[in-house]
Amino acid sequence: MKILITGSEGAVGRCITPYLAKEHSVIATVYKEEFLNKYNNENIKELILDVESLENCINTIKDVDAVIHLAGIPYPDSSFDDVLNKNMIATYNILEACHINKIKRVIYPSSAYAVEGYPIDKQVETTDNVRPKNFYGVSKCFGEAICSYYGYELGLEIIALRIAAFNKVEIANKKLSVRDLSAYLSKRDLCHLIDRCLVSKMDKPFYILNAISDNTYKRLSLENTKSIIGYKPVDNAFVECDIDLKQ
Ligand SMILES: NC(=O)c1ccc[n+]([C@@H]2O[C@H](COP(=O)([O-])OP(=O)(O)OC[C@H]3O[C@@H](n4cnc5c(N)ncnc54)[C@H](O)[C@@H]3O)[C@@H](O)[C@H]2O)c1
Ligand SMILES: O=C(O)[C@H]1O[C@@H](O)[C@H](O)[C@@H](O)[C@@H]1O
Repeated sequence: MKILITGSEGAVGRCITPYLAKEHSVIATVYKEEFLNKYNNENIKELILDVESLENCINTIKDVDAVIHLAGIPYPDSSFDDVLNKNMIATYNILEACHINKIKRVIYPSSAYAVEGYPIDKQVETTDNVRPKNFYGVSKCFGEAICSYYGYELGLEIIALRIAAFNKVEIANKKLSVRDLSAYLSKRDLCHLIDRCLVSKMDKPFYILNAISDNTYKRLSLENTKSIIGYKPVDNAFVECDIDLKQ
């Protein structure tokens, strides 16, 4: 497959870009020139793409099978102004470019923050109403809604993954909060999950799926992720595990 990644220089992008390049041809787009030339890999082509420009998105996002849209702001304490351009308008730009250029599938990283307002002792299902706790979470609810629109009404195939505490390094020192332990997602579980999102046949044009490891207590239910796309997580933040946190 040919896959384009936005914000590939970020934490999630640095994990999945080299992984996907083992089997696929990857266009790793970055925000600025200083992030270019990080890979010496014939399966990875590096380009600049500012996702806040619709014109740039339309000109760059073409001739690929799938787009993984990671560019944006991942901070729960962001202001409305922060997320308006970088998360909300940028997500519109990506989906509009994908629609115009007939891209088949999009993977959108939503967040547990779309439902973080629920008490910590509730395990949240993807069928529960959204309940954001901050403007970052609001921007992810917007992202899920606009993905649903482009999926059901405009023909794209889109999976919104509610990623939570991805690869938190504090696990090594046992400093993670109960929330972060129960929402933990390891690198290898993320890579496997992205694989499943790319290859699984979709019987609806839009899914919201939870994205955590097989933690003993799960903040987010994994039933749908397992049954719909065959996700088989192997890590568990509550037990001693062999995750190499320095990678
Ligand atoms: N890391 C997590 O635990 C986590 C959890 C849930 C969801 N997510 C989501 O996954 C995505 C990636 O998260 P991350 O942790 O890799 O974040 P990150 O901040 O490490 O990476 C995001 C990248 O986007 C780039 N960027 C910012 N503005 C841009 C623009 N205008 N054009 C192009 N690129 C731009 C930044 O340079 C940055 O490297 C985000 O949407 C985040 O909300 C992450
Ligand atoms: O989007 C998210 O869920 C995550 O965003 C990251 O930036 C936070 O550090 C992490 O705690 C969140 O779980």
